[in-house]
Amino acid sequence: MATVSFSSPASFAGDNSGALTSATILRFPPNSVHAGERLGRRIATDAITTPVVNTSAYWFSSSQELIDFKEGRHASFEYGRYGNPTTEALEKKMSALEKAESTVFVASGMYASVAMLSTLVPAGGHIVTTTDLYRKTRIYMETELPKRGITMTVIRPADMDALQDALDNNNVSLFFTETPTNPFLRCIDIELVSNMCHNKGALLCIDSTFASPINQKALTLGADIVVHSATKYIAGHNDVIGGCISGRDELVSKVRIYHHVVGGVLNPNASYLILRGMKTLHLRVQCQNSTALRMAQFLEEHPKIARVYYPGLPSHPEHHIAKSQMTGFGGVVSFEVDGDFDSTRKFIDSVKIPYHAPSFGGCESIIDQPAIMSYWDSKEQRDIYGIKDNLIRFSIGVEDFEDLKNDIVQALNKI
Ligand SMILES: O=C(O)CSc1nc(-c2cccc(Cl)c2)no1
Ligand SMILES: Cc1ncc(COP(=O)(O)O)c(C=O)c1O
Repeated sequence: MATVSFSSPASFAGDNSGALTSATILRFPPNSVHAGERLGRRIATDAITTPVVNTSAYWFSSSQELIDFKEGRHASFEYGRYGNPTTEALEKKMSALEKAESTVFVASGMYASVAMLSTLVPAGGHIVTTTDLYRKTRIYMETELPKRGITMTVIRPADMDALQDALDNNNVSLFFTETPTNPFLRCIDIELVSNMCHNKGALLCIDSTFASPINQKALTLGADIVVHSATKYIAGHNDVIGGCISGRDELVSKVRIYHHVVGGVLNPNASYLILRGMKTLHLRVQCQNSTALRMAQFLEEHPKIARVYYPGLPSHPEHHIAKSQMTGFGGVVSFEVDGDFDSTRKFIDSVKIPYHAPSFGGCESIIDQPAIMSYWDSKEQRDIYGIKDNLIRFSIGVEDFEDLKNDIVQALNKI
């Protein structure tokens, strides 16, 4: 067996460092750089939790092992941008939840949508999307896709005739929509639109962030790809940003190849936070479903509330669709105060429990006025997309319903 003289930092102080076999080096390197750590290979622990593997690269014991890795005979990772054991555990968990063949986890929900669009829509392609959409997603589509010659038809969420017309008159590569949508919580019939798209050779991608994988399994309803902002319900603690793309391996592997080059990598520490959050996802979402439905029902009866948008209410335009494809209606309730811009601001400034902040889906309730939070820079965009001055988005956390209701009542009494 090869022997190697191994000088450790200590030897520069005149200690004897002696010759050691490579086996000895692998087991007991005599210095601060390697001592105790060359056991890292397939380190097996009895820890209940998945370890955070903080590494940028993976090593190989020989060139043959590297060749075996390259040719798929030896399982490992090679480089941090191409994969990580902590993140792989997270991807397997999400695949199980979404009943997907494959999932790739990435740095944010926006990057997930961008990676999906960049991979699955060819240059010169045509996509369909909806009027109600997270604003940054729309901005990306409007500003970046044209640079690749990609054109777009925008339809109202319930306008299936417009979708069919777009499919009949364009070579549509992809229909991309949220369901429920941000911020009006409109619901798209996933099974129906998947059949419409597939009849014309188009893919269907659902951004299922507002549903979470607990309330809705878009792939089982016919979607080809589902994306999530893991920042929201999935991680669920307002402490990490992440995103994921799930679907059949034929498609996700294309996104993964793009991702390995472009590098919107999810840090393994973030992967751990999301893994940890997902362990209570079903408990948190069930609680949020229940509290949000009660809150929506309460708000709908309140004299100072003009309108409530919540898929769980019979008054919602797609309540029948939501009931058919969701097992719960989520924790976000959007509503319009019966007042103007300033009275809506005063209401927001009077609540005590919800944070006045962006984001949603976490343990802490969050409330915002999209006219300010998301659309402050453009009155024109507000008018185009119906973002009224008195619209509120209320992301209900896991607090007690009565506490939240009493807080909303006292704030409404202030206007
Ligand atoms: O990223 C932005 O431009 C705004 S951040 C943003 N917050 C929400 C949002 C959605 C539902 C409920 C709540 Cl309280 C907030 N949607 O986008
Ligand atoms: C429906 C939807 N998709 C995607 C995103 C973007 O996710 P992220 O903030 O993790 O990039 C958001 C952000 O609010 C969202 O509401």
